[in-house]
Amino acid sequence: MASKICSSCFRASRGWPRQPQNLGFFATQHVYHRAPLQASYQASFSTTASRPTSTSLAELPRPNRGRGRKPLFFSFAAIAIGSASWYGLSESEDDSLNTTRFTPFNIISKEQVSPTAFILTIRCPGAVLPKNASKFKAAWEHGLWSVEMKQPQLQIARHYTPLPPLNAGEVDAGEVRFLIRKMDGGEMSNYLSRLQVGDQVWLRGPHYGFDIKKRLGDAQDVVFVAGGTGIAPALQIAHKLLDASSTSNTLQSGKLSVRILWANRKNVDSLGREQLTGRSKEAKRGRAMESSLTNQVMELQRKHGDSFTIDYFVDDERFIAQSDINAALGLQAQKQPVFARADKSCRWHSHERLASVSDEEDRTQTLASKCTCRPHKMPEEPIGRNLVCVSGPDGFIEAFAGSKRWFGGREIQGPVLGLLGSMKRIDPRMDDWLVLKM
Ligand SMILES: Cc1cc2nc3c(=O)[nH]c(=O)nc-3n(C[C@H](O)[C@H](O)[C@H](O)COP(=O)(O)OP(=O)(O)OC[C@H]3O[C@@H](n4cnc5c(N)ncnc54)[C@H](O)[C@@H]3O)c2cc1C
Repeated sequence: MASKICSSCFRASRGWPRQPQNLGFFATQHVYHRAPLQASYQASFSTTASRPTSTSLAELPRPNRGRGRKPLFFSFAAIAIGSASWYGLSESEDDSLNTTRFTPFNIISKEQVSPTAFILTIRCPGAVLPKNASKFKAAWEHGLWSVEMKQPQLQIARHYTPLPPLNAGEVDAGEVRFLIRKMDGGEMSNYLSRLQVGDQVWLRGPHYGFDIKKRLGDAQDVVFVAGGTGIAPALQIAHKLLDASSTSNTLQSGKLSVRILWANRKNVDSLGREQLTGRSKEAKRGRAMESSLTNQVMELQRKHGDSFTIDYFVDDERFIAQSDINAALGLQAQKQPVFARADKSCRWHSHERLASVSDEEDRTQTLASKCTCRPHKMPEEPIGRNLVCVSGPDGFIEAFAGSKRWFGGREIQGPVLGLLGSMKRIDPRMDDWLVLKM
């Protein structure tokens, strides 16, 4: 197993069996291809079958028009209403952000942060502001979340991950920011890149990700291995654990820490690098612009000091190596596993159970399922797991943690393979770390 993997890690991974039609392209580009996990429009895929590269609106459930004979008027009405909601264009009862239909938001700012990446800030129309603001608050309270955006002409949709708010006022104003990379030939990202301030985007969601606090339990450390725009979920977690923990009680008695290893193909995409680490000789070759994301990263570090760190990696200089991950996990220093052995059936802390869950399930299971790691007579050992999260394009995730799988119509985590998998096989201290693929 190669111990170094670049952010274009497809070169180091074992190819793209799930996307055979894209093989040539994927040798050089990053792209995520995770379809959302909504049973209503999900086909059933085996673990080896290729999966859809996008959410096609054509796959969405059609209104049931019935099979019996109906008066002409009702048929027309049904078709009109059905078509309108099909395209997500109808005046719905609830026009705020929701998981079943797309609702319009206005673009209020567009910030180009590198030659290929930009930050879109969108705001909901005034009439539905209070409802949207409360939905955004709930999503930020959960921590990890994304929304789908649609391309109305092609009727396709893709997931995008909101960047944490810069201040509380942003959430109250119904605003959300997204870091988006324009992919060569990418349908959705090119469409978004052409939109301007004043245009509308159509959103559906929120789609919740893992419940990070539940999975941490008594543990305190989160390490993110992030590729490209995979920085967004890493910042969401930093926001949830560090910003929120200063205002509310946390499960953790000690100090929470979020450490990010951020890989980019080019230095111009390494936002905040120069400001945080000083200008390196290499960095002079393509300096990243100052941006709201740069300021956000600097602010996190200013506020949280050692609890928040980012290490930058640029393909031209060097790739993330096993030694970098060892250092981030503190494996050199730590002698023994510190956490109680997880009960194999515990849905929050068992490595075995994690392989078969989807990230969206955590939301529905939060109340239903309790941690089962502590048998009655066990001494008071800490219970939980530190987290290694791998976020970014499919090939990036595959190289570090193995690919996700499709099973029974759901995208599940699948076994931990890749670089982290090989580390797990040889080092028992890795038992303290749950690997989450995002
Ligand atoms: C949970 C989640 C969160 C995400 N968050 C973000 C985010 O915050 N920011 C962000 O930028 N992205 C994010 N993504 C990725 C995003 O959803 C899209 O995958 C990405 O924007 C590319 O979509 P696209 O429609 O532009 O590209 P696509 O049209 O899907 O194409 C992708 C690439 O593949 C190439 N391609 C397509 N078909 C073929 C073919 N047949 N042969 C060869 N090449 C082909 C295209 O040229 C293109 O470059 C996220 C993904 C997920 C799953």
